[in-house]
Amino acid sequence: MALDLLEIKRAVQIAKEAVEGGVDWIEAGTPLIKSEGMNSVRQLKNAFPKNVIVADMKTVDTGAMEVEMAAKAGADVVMLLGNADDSTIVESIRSARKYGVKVMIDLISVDDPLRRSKEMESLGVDYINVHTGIDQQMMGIEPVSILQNICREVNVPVAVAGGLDPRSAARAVNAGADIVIVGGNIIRSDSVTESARAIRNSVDSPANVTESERSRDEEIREILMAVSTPNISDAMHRKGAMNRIHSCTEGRKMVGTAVTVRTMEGDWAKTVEAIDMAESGDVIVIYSGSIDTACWGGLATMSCINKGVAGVVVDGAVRDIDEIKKMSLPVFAGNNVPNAGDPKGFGEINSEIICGDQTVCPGDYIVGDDNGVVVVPGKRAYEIARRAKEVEKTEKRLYSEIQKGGTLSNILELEKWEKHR
Ligand SMILES: O=C([C@H](O)CO)[C@H](O)[C@H](O)COP(=O)(O)O
Repeated sequence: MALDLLEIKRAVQIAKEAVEGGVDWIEAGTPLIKSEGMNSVRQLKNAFPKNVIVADMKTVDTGAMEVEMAAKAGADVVMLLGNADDSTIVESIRSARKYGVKVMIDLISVDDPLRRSKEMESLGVDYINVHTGIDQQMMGIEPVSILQNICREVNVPVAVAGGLDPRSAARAVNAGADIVIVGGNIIRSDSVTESARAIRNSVDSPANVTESERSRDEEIREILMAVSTPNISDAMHRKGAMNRIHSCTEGRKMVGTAVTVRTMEGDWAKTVEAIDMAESGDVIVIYSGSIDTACWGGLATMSCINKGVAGVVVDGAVRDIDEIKKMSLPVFAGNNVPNAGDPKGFGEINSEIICGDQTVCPGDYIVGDDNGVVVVPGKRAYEIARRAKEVEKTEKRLYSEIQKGGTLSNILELEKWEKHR
């Protein structure tokens, strides 16, 4: 298990819970080492003398010195980058032999992982790690597809890392992995022990794990449905949230792809015509130009339900809110009023619009909940969904630590990390 955290106290606690779930190797992740230095390795070895401690140094130069540092702090395995020069690898191995530790090579961002694996084997490394980094994972890159060839062609034990969950861990074992390294899906879980156990079971009995095929769109929708709009906004570096728009149908979550409408002053022709153009799973996003005259109401809402539309967002006013609340469609708007405009036919359907001060293009993913509405650009939807999931995992873990009696600032050692002190 990889401890990609910033605080050593939390890392030790999480490692304890993970070991209870069946984890046997414990990795001081690179962020932890950068934050706490070799002290993180030292404290992990003190707390877990019988477990293998991996120091994920991601060393790229001065290998002998970094291996010595990690070994003296208590590491059993030291991770170097495969992109390091051969001279660094060779010196690291010499140092590792001297201090009685093993060298693992991380193939993250290596151009030709198979060729480099063979080169590493011939230089005498102890382990190879087929790894896609956290940022790469968010772009849909995963490590298991390149694993099989490497496992076939080299004789040193092969580890695998990169966003593994119980399903992909089983796939990795089936592809020949000897060591499975898991970070986020254990350490950011609200129940570390159970998550570790689920991975352990998959690794021990990979044949019992079933696979299900999903399209990218289905995967995006499933993730966006599971996370909150604050998670998504955090994942977008606090961007994407619509201003002024709130839920008119509290408790209803909405995820769908945008069909956009620009109309004027309560003119409801285009807004209603858009319902016929929309497909199941779309969200109709309307800029109406008036918060005093409704361009949307109960009849339009019911029509949407018949078409399988996922929701409606109106930068403007809606009416019949009492009727709408009785129906199942999530509706978000800037205002509720009794009066509607006329169907004059001004405006456009499916052009780029501004809604709640955010640019919305047809096909963008629109997510709404009781916090408000966020726009996820279609081209980055998978990446943002994956990053939002990571935000959600971190928050769940923090909730569970606060439930045990902590406070947010002491758990995060907030003062230490203030920007201006
Ligand atoms: O090595 C890692 C990453 O580069 C940050 O240091 C992770 O420990 C490794 O990827 C495992 O974590 P997950 O990908 O979250 O499973």
